[in-house]
Amino acid sequence: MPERAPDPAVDPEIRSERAFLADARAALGRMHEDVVTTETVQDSSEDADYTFTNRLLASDRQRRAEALVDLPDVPLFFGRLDYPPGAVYEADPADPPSATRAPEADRVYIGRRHVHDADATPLIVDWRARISAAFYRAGRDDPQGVLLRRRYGFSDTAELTAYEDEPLSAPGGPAAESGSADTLLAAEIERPRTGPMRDIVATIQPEQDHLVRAPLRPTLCVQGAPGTGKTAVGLHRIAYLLYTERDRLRQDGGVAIVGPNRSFLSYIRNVLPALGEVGVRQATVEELIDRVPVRRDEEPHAARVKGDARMAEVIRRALWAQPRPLEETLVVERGSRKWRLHPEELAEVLTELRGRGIGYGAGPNLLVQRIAHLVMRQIENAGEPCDSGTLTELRRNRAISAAVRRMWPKADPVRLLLALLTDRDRLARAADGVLTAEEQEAVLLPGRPRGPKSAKWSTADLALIDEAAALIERPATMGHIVVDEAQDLSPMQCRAIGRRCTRGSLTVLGDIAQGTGPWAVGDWSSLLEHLGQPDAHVAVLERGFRVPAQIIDYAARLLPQIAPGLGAPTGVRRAPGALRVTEAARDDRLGALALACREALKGDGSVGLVAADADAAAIHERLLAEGLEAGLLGGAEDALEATRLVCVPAALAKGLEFDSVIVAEPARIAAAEPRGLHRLYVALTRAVSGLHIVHTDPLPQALRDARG
Ligand SMILES: Nc1ncnc2c1ncn2[C@@H]1O[C@H](COP(=O)(O)OP(=O)(O)OP(=O)(O)O)[C@@H](O)[C@H]1O
Repeated sequence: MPERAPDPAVDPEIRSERAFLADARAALGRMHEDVVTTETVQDSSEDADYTFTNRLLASDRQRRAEALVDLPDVPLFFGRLDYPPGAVYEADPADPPSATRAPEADRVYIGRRHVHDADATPLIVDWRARISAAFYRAGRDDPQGVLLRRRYGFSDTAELTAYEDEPLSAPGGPAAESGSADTLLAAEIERPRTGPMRDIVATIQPEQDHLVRAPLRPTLCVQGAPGTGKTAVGLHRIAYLLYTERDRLRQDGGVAIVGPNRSFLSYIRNVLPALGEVGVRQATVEELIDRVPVRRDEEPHAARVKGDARMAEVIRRALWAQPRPLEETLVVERGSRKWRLHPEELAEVLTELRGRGIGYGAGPNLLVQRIAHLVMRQIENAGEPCDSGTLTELRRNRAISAAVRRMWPKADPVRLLLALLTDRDRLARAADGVLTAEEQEAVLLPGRPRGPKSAKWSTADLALIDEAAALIERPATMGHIVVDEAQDLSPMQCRAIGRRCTRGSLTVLGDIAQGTGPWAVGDWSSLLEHLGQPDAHVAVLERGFRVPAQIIDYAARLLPQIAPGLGAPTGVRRAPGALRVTEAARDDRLGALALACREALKGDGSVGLVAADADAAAIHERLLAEGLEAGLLGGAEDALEATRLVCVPAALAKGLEFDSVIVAEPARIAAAEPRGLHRLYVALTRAVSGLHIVHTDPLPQALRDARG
């Protein structure tokens, strides 16, 4: 295979590529300088338009300047496509051959951002540009006009050290022997992990590229086995969409990625900035909809009911039970005269407004308007002069305002939920025929909170409050939201996310087999309905990049039990000795775990010890007592970076990965919750190089008699 690892100091090809890299770095430096020194529009008149324009220009300039910063440890380009001469650049006899326009081929260098020289001639093309797609998709069966694909190897300090050529078609002759991208891909995947997730821009695979570059609409849902690159696809897709649709997305409210918890968001936080995208909101679903602080874990049965979409109807009824007609006649005094509106007339207005599908919050204004009109008509019918001032005056009339306050009480979402979840009678009225008596009892708030501040709200309550808030006033929407680990969202959370995307679209990422929440589903259709995206395109990723085949095959033994409809995932690589199972003596479980950690630490990269939530803290203590430097996930935000060894409560393992993983006592993880086997499946699929299972209790049936 035409891979080369020559002595970089002497290989002329490497010397010339290094020289080109140096030129490109210098050109990027000039581009950065140009942006930084560009003046914004100046105007001394303090005209608001100018100030606004200036602010916009300044923030745009800052964003562009940030995107053009040359990060010393990030290679400027990672690949090259060679086309026949003249296929890309117009032949110009006056223009001498250059690195990009060599006599034998037009060369397109592909990198994380676009770089051009002083004449605006492109030196490096952004990986998101249309022409770059061939770098990820072209193959010998479909060369897309490409003669040769070159991939580069770099040292940790971004020094170009190697290249690998893959001839796709030979001009005028049979295709040359194909090389393979597998070596660089494997090297990239197996590079020891330290710290947060990295971008995969140099090695995006064809099936991933099709999803990254899928159009903004329709909504895309990616079902993928562990380690197939769903998170990576979602992040690169954001960068791609911002490249192709930046203005539209900005006008529509921007872009966000929603992840399952803070540890996960901390893990992925560097990927988008490394791709030059710094303005993307990264939030948990709770952060997206928080109106009150969460101070309580919900009891599982209550969480189940509160997450159910039926709660939307209960809340709708509770809110819309508030507008009531007056029982007495409304008397409006104007000068010496009195005008009367009878209860039936007022009731009619109320019914008409309720039937119009307006937001609750718009009601009072519209009601004032209607009542003022009715009174004005009476005045006109009595032959008194009226003009536009009359209507304005009536709209401010105290009697009318007081009547409207009683007919259409102001609603506050938090107070509404507090009243609904603390008052059995009120709840019974709103939930009649929707929730059983037992379910109604389950959703009541604990204690006797006196006000919204003293109530102990849970995560599940947040989605209910958000539902009420949205009935009162529609929330601000966003241009695009990427939702990761979506299989765990409750229907009520889905509704909360979906209503923030009514004009935009979503990218929904997840794995049915990793569903651990009480609402986990067997397929994506109902979840997509709750997100308001029933017509989403569902794509499947099956090739696992993270987990060696031995480990994924082992974990997949759980699939017939936990996700019978799903096909078994495949691992793209095997790693000898990747799987170990140790049965420890009952009185030495913690000692055996400490020993497993010491052994794992002899290798490179990160080590994660995943244990049942209830056991993680005690194991962490023991590791510290044994003199091991270990962090505990869930406390400090930088726990994943502070130490090589981290204890991970199983509930926080989702989406993470470590070079070596030790899973403590699988049976306890499985027994800890109703969907414990799904949780165990997550824990078993976090390893890049090695998985060591340490147990004293018998393993779950499907995992018995297995050795790596
Ligand atoms: N094309 C690729 N090139 C290099 N690395 C890749 C590629 N695709 C995925 N990876 C790596 O594989 C690992 C798993 O990717 P990722 O976390 O995106 O998978 P996932 O499908 O979201 O997994 P999970 O379901 O377990 O959360 C990451 O380290 C990622 O960088």
